[in-house]
Amino acid sequence: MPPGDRVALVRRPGPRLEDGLVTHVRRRPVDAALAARQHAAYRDALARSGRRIHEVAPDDALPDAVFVEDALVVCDRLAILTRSGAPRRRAEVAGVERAVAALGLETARIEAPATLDGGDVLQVGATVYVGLGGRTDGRGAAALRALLEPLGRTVVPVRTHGVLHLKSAVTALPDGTLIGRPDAVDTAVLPPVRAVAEETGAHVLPLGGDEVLIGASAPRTAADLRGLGYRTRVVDIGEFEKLEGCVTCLSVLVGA
Ligand SMILES: CN(C)C(=N)NCCC[C@H](N)C(=O)O
Repeated sequence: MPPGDRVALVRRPGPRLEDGLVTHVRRRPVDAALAARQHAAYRDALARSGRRIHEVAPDDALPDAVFVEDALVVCDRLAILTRSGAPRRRAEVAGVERAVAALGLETARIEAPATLDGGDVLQVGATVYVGLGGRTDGRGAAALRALLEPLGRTVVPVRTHGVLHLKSAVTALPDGTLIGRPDAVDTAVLPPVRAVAEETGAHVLPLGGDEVLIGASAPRTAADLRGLGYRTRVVDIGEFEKLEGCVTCLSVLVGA
């Protein structure tokens, strides 16, 4: 990957998407054709924000593979292949590993018995918050710390309650302000969390500069963010939200 290259790693959804895992929401039917169109619009939004789209080869046997963020954490030029707390999702890593190799990143992996999902890893400047909940355990957080401290990062474990991942509850604005649902995380170890108007408003993906990507299901939060001076790029990812996905889960951004 040449210096200055800004990449978005994505993985297209397959026909079995509706078999994706649900933990904290009621299962609802998923329209695979609509999901494919929504994913195309999501890729287009990332491309328009100046990212080169790098695709992991899809795998139709893995319904949750589209949530590519959970299989990979990238910090500087280090790509960490995760070991999901959901055993069924562990096979996703093989395809992601091939895609990462093509980018020429250095790789490391979370080894058994530790578990860690990328959705639990929130990087804010030199601080890396790691959610401890249903998918990521203390060993996973410790393994991440061992890999990231040499890169100058401070890893802070955060207990989560009643949510799938840390980033289901809290994400960060471009200036590092945390936004989301303070009720779902151990706020004692976090800086203040700005509460959002809608549950899905907890999820923003900074795209560079003052621009953030946000789901169409959070119009009031998007308006609040515009009031704060941010530019919002809005995408409808409703079919993925039915499976507890959000704007962060569908990509991994590599490069500044
Ligand atoms: C921040 N979030 C929420 C994520 N990174 N991942 C969502 C994964 C959803 C999938 N159905 C599952 O249950 O694993």
